[in-house]
Amino acid sequence: MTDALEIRGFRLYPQWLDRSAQDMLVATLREILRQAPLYRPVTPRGQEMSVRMSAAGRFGWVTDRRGYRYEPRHPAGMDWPPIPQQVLEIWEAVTDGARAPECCLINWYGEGARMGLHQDRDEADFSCPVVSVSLGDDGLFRMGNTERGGKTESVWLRSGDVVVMGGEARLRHHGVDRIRFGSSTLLPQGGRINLTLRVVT
Ligand SMILES: O=C(O)CCC(=O)C(=O)O
Ligand SMILES: [Fe+2]
Repeated sequence: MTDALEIRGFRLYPQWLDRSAQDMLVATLREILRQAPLYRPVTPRGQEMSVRMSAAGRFGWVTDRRGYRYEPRHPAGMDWPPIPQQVLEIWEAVTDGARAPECCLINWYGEGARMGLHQDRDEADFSCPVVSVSLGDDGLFRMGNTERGGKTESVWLRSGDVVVMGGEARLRHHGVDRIRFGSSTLLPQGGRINLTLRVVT
């Protein structure tokens, strides 16, 4: 692990996970996704998202025609699997004394997938940070402002990087403009996985 970098209040820990820790986490995620498969969410306006999603924990974030919300079950009806211990340990190391996360959202970006600028604001307590873990291909992460519009800054997130969105960054807009498909050897078929840990209630 190298030193943390701070950009607009977003705290970036490059290479928090070494390759063997990344491999271990991918194996755990494969097991989770066998129990709670990736699905393609639809926005309230009826647009299919390019990212595929699943989750672990007491709640998963979902979107469909009825809106954005947290649900205790996968859209197909099963419980979300528990959040892996390895991920809880990251949370504990980078947040000080925050409540335990209740959701580990799993985003899977295939070739061409992106995520538009947005705020994470479906949680009840904004004093708790959101922690993001990147695996696989590089993703161009854009960081903006709490209000819409204005200047933004971007950084390439690489496999093993951890970002803490807390304090002044907690409600800042952010998104992923594109991934460099095939840039990492972690996932044999290519693609990027991003985990976000959230306190929901
Ligand atoms: O993929 C990322 O790095 C960010 C994901 C994100 O912002 C979200 O799931 O809300
Ligand atoms: Fe987000």
